[in-house]
Amino acid sequence: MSAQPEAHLARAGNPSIRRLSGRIGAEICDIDLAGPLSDETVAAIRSALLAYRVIFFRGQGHMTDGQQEAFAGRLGDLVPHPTEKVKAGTMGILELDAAAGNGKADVWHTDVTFVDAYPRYSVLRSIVIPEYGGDTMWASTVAAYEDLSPELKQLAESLWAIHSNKYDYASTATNMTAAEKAHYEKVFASAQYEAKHPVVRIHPETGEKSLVLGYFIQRMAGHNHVDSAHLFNLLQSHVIRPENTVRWNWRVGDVAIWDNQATQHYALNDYDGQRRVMRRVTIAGEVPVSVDGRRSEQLRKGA
Ligand SMILES: O=C(O)CCC(=O)C(=O)O
Ligand SMILES: [Fe+2]
Repeated sequence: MSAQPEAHLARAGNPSIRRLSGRIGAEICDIDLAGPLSDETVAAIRSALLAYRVIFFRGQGHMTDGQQEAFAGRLGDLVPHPTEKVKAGTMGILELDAAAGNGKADVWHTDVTFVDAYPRYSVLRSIVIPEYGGDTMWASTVAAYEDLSPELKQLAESLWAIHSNKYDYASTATNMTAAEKAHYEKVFASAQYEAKHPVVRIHPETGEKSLVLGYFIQRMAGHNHVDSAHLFNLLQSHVIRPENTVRWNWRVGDVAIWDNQATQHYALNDYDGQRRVMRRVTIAGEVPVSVDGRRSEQLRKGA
């Protein structure tokens, strides 16, 4: 990892940075994300994001929806979710509320990979946190690629996958309640999106290679469902190796920002139906490019 984030942070008036694990994750202290932020501070946040892939800020409980959007807007253009409703009175906040049936994300995924230019960053703020449980985990898909043997790297680089919001929830590990199924069918998958991505993409900012997998994948292009599942599990198992992950225990008012081009995440559903509410904004991304320069394609868009 480069020494750049520390240099940037020093120029930004020395907010401190605390790494959380060897391959992913850092906490940045002493920044008020709701306040006016200098260009140096924003540059420091960006370089920490590229170096550590997910960064955390405690103590931002005073932040309003508008301030969350204004802060996220410093990182790029906000992009609303293609099917979920924007929270009333906001430009692009998605409220994730387990009780409303849309808060569960207990599968490993990268956000919105069923569109070609899926988001570059996500900014997530905790509003209500259960007394216990409800942590979130992130995994580095760059470290996962780097873990592969030369033969598996070559295999991964040759594969493309079809991602869809109409995933087969009956076959995933998650158990949906009736409310969650209703929300899933009426809202989340109300219009079908399908995108074809290379399994290995080149990171547009760092040039690193990363695996593009996660639970929106329906199948590997050109392979039947059985082979697709084997290929998916083989590569996905490298993403979620414990060494490639970091786990965050939320307090109210925390903010997490992740590089959605280099990570997957998983919200643990172990809080026994207690209330848990989060608010997320996403920032527009670029169409992925494969190792041989081909771009992802949108196969289906909302019909
Ligand atoms: O609720 C969480 O911790 C994460 C939910 C999620 O997948 C997201 O915000 O993209
Ligand atoms: Fe997510």
